[in-house]
Amino acid sequence: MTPSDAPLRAAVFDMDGTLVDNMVFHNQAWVALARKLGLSLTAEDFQTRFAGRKNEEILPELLGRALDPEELQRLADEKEGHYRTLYRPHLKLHRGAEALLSRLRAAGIPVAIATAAPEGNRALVIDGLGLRPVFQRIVGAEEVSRGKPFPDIFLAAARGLGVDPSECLAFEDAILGVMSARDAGMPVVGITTTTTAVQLRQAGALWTLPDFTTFPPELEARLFGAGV
Ligand SMILES: O=P(O)(O)OC[C@H]1O[C@@H](O)[C@H](O)[C@@H](O)[C@@H]1O
Repeated sequence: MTPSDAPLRAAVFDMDGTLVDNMVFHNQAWVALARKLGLSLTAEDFQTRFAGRKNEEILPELLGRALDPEELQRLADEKEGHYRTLYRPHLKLHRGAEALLSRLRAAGIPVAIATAAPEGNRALVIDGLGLRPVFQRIVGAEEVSRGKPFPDIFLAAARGLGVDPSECLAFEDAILGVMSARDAGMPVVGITTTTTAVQLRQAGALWTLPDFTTFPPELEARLFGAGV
């Protein structure tokens, strides 16, 4: 069996922009914070430079200087509070995600989340959608010292599931997130909610899909076996 048709035994999902199509609200909150601080940040700039990274890494780069922990927490809380207010009325799983999660569960395939989101944001999405029991492992920003694009968070998710990373299928929407999963050794599906298929493939995605409603036959076979 060649690596490209080897079975996949687990799935690791990014949260924001992948399980939920919410990056436009993160984007708006970051652009608003930057404006308030007298800095310029375009939505596109945010998407390529910052999306998927930890706030502890985004803020010093945005401000161009080191921040003490108190200032960092205050600015992160301000941005996240604004984001949650913007996104809360729109909370819902991305197209096809509910059916895919059910299929994975029925097939006995363990699933994890690897997200840069702090706990308040995870609670909004994961508890708000009743998903906490669905995932065997949820890895958040605070569990790794190096955020995406480093592979640490996807490696932690694979470890938590007890599955070799090469046997975990990763789903990601952000360029830096795709790089993180790829460098963890996972085959990656790029979800094109926020970034083009071309950019996600350049970052290392093997497949790109707009949502979870359809799968390439190769992925069907590797995840669910022939004839499923
Ligand atoms: O895409 P992920 O890893 O779920 O994380 C998205 C995160 O991206 C960051 O850029 C935001 O500041 C966080 O607030 C957000 O949660």
